[in-house]
Amino acid sequence: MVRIKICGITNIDDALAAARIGADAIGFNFYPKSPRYIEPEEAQRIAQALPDRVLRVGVFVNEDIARVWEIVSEARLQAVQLHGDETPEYCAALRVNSSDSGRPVKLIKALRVGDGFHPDQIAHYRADAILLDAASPEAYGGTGRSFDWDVARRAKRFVRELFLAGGLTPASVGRAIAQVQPDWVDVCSSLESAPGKKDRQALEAFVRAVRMVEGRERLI
Ligand SMILES: O=C(O)c1ccccc1NCC(=O)[C@H](O)[C@H](O)COP(=O)(O)O
Repeated sequence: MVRIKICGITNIDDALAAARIGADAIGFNFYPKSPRYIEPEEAQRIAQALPDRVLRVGVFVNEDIARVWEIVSEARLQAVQLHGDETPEYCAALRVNSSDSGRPVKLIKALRVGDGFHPDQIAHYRADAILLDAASPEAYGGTGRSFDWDVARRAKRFVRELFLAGGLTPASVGRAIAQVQPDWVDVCSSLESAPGKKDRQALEAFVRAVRMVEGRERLI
C-alpha cells in the first residue's frame, strides 16, 4: 500500500481535512524562507489535534542540529525530513543526537534529482528513508517541478524506503506509482489554492487517485 504525505501544512483546518481524507503523514515546514513556514508552537498545536495514525514530519533546510532537536521536541514530531544540502556527516551527527529526544525519530533525507544526481549517492546517507524530489535553481522544494521517474525507479533498489516527490498532481500520481512503485508519495504545491493553503477538492482528488491505482478506492 502506498502511503501519502501531504506537505506544507500551515493551519489546523487543512491538517484535519488531510487526515480525514486519508493522509498518512503531514509535513510542517520549518525553513524560514519557505512560503509554507510554520512556527513550532503552531505545529505543536496542530500535531496534538491529529489522530495518532498520522505521522508528523518536520521539514528542515540546512538547520543547526541542536535547533532541529529543539523543534522536534517542542512540536512533538515523529520524523525529520532534511531537504537542503545536508551531508552524510550531518545525517550521521543528527542520528547520534537523536537519542537526546528519548524516542525514535524517523530520518528522511531528501535528494534533488538534477543533472549531477547519481543513485550511488544514496548509499552514503544513514537515513531511514530517501525522498527524491526535482532539482530547481530557484528553491529547495515545493516547486511543483517533476523529474524523470525512471531515475526513481532505478534508484529504488538502493533505498530501504522511498518517498517520491516533485510536481505530483491528482492527474499524474497514478502513473508515477505505476512506474516507480514508491513506498510513499509526497505532494505539496499542486494541492494549494495559495502557498500554504490547501484546496479541499484537490486533496480529495489526490487521495482518490492514489487509492484508484491500488484498485481500492474508498469513500472519502
Ligand atoms: O514546500 C516548500 O516550500 C519547501 C521549501 C524548502 C524545502 C522543502 C520544501 N518542501 C518539501 C516537500 O516535501 C514538498 O512536498 C516537495 O518538495 C514536493 O513539492 P511539490 O513539487 O510542490 O509537490
